[in-house]
Amino acid sequence: MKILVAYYSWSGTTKYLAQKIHRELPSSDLLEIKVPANTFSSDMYETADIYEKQKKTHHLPSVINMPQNINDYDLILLGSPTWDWGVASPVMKFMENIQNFKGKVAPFYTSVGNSQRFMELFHNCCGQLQIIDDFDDAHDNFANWLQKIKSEKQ
Ligand SMILES: Cc1cc2nc3c(=O)[nH]c(=O)nc-3n(C[C@H](O)[C@H](O)[C@H](O)COP(=O)(O)O)c2cc1C
Repeated sequence: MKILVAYYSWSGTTKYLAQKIHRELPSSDLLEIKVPANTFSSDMYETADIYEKQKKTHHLPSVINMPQNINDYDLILLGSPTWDWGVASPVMKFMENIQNFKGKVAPFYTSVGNSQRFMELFHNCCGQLQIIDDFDDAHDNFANWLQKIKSEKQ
């Protein structure tokens, strides 16, 4: 089973978690989802405004480093910070770009604690993707989730 750990991180927390997951699954590939420079601000409130505008106008930022052959993977562990209760727009775009993906997607997400609506909003933007066990960094047990992911591998 080939696993991709793909994540977007604005300020490093989701990146840290993604690296931790990747260390636990050493044969996985690790991909930081990137958007063009200056898409967001270094200021959190400005970034929140930009994000709201992107959603309202349906202009999600392009992902500049999409994998060539997404169907080389059987499972994608897809990481996002929680933004406005939901999914960061680079991750929304990533999902839009992989609608032909035949494998499974397990979301993981970080927050400052207000993440209870994340999966509801995730399901609103994941299209045809097949979603399995999610991991909420603020509320779930990492070892339990990892065990579930590892059992997917068999
Ligand atoms: C634009 C923006 C919106 C956010 N909205 C939420 C939110 O709705 N709920 C929450 O708990 N945290 C929210 N946060 C905090 C981040 O989810 C949290 O700090 C996350 O761990 C950051 O991950 P990162 O360092 O990988 O970007 C928001 C942060 C930003 C920048």
